Amino acid sequence: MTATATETTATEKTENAEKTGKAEKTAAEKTGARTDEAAGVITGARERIDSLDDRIIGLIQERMAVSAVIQEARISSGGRRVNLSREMEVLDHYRQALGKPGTTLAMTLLELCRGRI
Ligand SMILES: O=C(O)C(=O)C[C@]1(C(=O)O)C=C[C@@H](O)C=C1
Repeated sequence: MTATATETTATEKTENAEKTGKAEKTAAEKTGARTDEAAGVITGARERIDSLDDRIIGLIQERMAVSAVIQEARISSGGRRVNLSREMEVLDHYRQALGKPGTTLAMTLLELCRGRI
């Protein structure tokens, strides 16, 4: 891996650490990779994961808002917050797509959307 203008090289990190007394980790130290090439791949892929996680969190927040609309409509009409038969459908949907851990994920999503029961 070649150092670009924006990157701090391992030598510069050592110099910075000497000046400030604070050690700055190299890419290899941050990623656990044993080569600069692998460290580059990991750093790039981690940026993609961070961006995907931001989108997933945004979608979860959107799901919470839509779920709140449903719950409010049901409660205002005299019904209950929770609808267990619908929850079974949601759990099954996630289990079919992701297997057993999908059920756990769906249970967490439902708790985020309607609180603990
Ligand atoms: O679909 C509904 O009836 C909802 O209230 C939404 C939702 C959900 O977030 O998926 C939330 C609470 C219910 O217990 C079931 C499902």
